[in-house]
Amino acid sequence: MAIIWDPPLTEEARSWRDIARRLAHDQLAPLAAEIDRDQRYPHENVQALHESGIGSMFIPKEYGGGGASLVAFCAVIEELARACASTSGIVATLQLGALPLLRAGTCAQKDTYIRSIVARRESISFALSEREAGSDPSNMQTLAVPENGGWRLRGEKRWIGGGGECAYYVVFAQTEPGKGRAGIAAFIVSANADGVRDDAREDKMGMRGTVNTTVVLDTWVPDESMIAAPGKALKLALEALNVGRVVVAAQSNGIALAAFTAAARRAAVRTTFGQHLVDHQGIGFKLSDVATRLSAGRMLAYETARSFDTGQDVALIGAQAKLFCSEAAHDAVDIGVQVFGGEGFVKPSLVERLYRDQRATEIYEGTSEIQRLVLARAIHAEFNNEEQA
Ligand SMILES: CC(C)(COP(=O)(O)OP(=O)(O)OC[C@H]1O[C@@H](n2cnc3c(N)ncnc32)[C@H](O)[C@@H]1OP(=O)(O)O)[C@@H](O)C(=O)NCCC(=O)NCCSC(=O)CCS(=O)O
Repeated sequence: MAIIWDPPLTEEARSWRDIARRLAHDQLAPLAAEIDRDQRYPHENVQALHESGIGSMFIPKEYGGGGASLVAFCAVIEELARACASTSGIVATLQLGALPLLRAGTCAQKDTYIRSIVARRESISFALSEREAGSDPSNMQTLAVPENGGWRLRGEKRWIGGGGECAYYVVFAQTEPGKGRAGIAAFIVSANADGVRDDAREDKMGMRGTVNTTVVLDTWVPDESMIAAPGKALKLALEALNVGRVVVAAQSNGIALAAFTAAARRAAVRTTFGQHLVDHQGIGFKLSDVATRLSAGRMLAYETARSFDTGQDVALIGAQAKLFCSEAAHDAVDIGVQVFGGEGFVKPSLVERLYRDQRATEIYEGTSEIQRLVLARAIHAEFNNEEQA
């Protein structure tokens, strides 16, 4: 019996996880340190992801994808994150960008864009955040103004995952300044269109194999590019993020598994003061806490994914999964560095990289504070309604 709980997977999820495990071992792990050091987008990994089917596993089979369940997707993300968190982030970005179109696109839009990204191994990036509208997207300043039977999109989107490497953006924009979420619409925009430019790539502390850019827009799109009408798009973005947050929970678990495994291996063989590190209570008890939270986090993430696959709303349980797993991963990487001591503090070191990569999981796709805000509002609504009933 292993110390960390292992999810019982269906045949479908197990076969996807096996593909990811092989890819992680053969391709991702050997390159991970170099990609991080050079802050390089790993095109060879992306190619391997597409060749293995993982690059489009979340796209329904009717559009040429793998038709995978969210459980299978999470199993893959976890496996990839253990070897190279950045590459797991690239796969998560591929999925997040396609979700609004899959959920709300017309048949014609899906036929055009979803089929194209599968056939040409392209991707769509999710362009929601702005400098002053990350946690509070209803405050976005990018405008969509009617022009010549279409829309002129003007503004700047910030920290866009996959920016400069994608074929399309799903751009969320305000059609009526001052109207807040009631005016926000969503459009699909070609990355090569006139007036679409990706600015400087961010220089990041972690997840350095992923790209995040500012996307500068002053471009015209036809009416048929609208994915969600004014008033419908913020909800659509949040629905996509509900799925994204479960994926980040799985990614956090993958990072935590890598840190825990490395630390436990070292603590079980390294001796100080005549004892293995793990037999010193200060270390053994900490590793026990990490193992316990890791088992709990995996149960939470897999059960949330299973709930989604069976058609349940995962807005709240997904927020809990992201919050719990990302913060549990924070502790796991912290203890990982501590167990390795000086060797964990200098480069190149696996735990040093994990320590930096992990931090993003508490920030992107909704910070821990946003998850707590979502949960606090839900507690208020549920128990205030009970009071009034
Ligand atoms: C803070 C928020 C949860 C909510 O903000 P608001 O107070 O502005 O809006 P609400 O009135 O609560 O909700 C508006 C509307 O949406 C519906 N809603 C709310 N939450 C959800 C949900 N989780 N799922 C589905 N629908 C939801 C709500 O019922 C309302 O509907 P009606 O209009 O009444 O019909 C929200 O602003 C929030 O989550 N903020 C965080 C945003 C975020 O995660 N940003 C990260 C950016 S994306 C990213 O990081 C990707 C980077 S990448 O790699 O490219």
